[in-house]
Amino acid sequence: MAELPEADGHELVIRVQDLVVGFGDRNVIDGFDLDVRKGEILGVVGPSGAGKSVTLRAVIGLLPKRSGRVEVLGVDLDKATVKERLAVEQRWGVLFQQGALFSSQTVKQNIEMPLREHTSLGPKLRDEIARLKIDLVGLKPEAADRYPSELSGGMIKRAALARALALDPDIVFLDEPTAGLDPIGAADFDKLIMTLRDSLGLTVYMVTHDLDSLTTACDRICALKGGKALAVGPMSEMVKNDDPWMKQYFRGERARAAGIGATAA
Ligand SMILES: Nc1ncnc2c1ncn2[C@@H]1O[C@H](COP(=O)(O)OP(=O)(O)OP(=O)(O)O)[C@@H](O)[C@H]1O
Repeated sequence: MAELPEADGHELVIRVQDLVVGFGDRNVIDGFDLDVRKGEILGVVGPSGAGKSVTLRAVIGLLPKRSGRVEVLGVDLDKATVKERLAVEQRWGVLFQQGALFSSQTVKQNIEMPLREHTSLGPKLRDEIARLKIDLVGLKPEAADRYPSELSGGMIKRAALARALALDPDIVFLDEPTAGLDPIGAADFDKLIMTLRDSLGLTVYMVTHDLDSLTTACDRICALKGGKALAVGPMSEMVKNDDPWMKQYFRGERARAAGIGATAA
């Protein structure tokens, strides 16, 4: 695999430069730059409709970009051959909003799907790997044979995470993983993400609105506004930013309730 680029003494697993993504006559993302460091949990935050999901989708190639450069694991995705691109795609896992499990398949079948698609593993090994992933994300063994409709919201997120981890990825992309979970479920999910990062050495790119996740789980935060990365850094820098949205978000009532505003002084 390609050598990782470096910046500020950190290896970079994702490098986005001057990204432009639009629909019709409007560019939603316009000149977005972001470096994601190996092994970090990076939270992407911003006003509703700012383009957080659009950016995530453009980075993983589900949405076409109008211009710019996206490099993942040292590979420029525009210049890569089909084979190189496939190899990189197999090294990331994605958890979409709502989990996006196939409703007609059990949890185990959902987790086995990427293994069926991308490997030549036989049924016995696929079964073993799926059960390992179920355990890894903290689901009980019985969950394997349940259908998504039989799971709670928190279990769906965990099952979807297990599927995202099926191919032992280096990077996971999470789109609002704690949305719809109660605060305890959300805190448990954050802990799970941190544990997985620590034990598996994952790099995590997480779109979130959740101030608790940003505080407890994220090493750095990227605030996306006006189609650009307005600020990228740790929470201690976010709370000092004087952009009106940043002030309201990081120093407002909800931030104070989450114990964040106190660090702004
Ligand atoms: N396929 C599409 N066609 C046209 N417009 C789109 C499409 N997908 C997204 N958009 C528009 O792009 C903008 C950004 O959407 P996006 O879902 O990325 O926002 P977001 O920052 O993730 O918002 P939220 O926090 O509310 O989830 C929105 O105005 C949305 O309507």
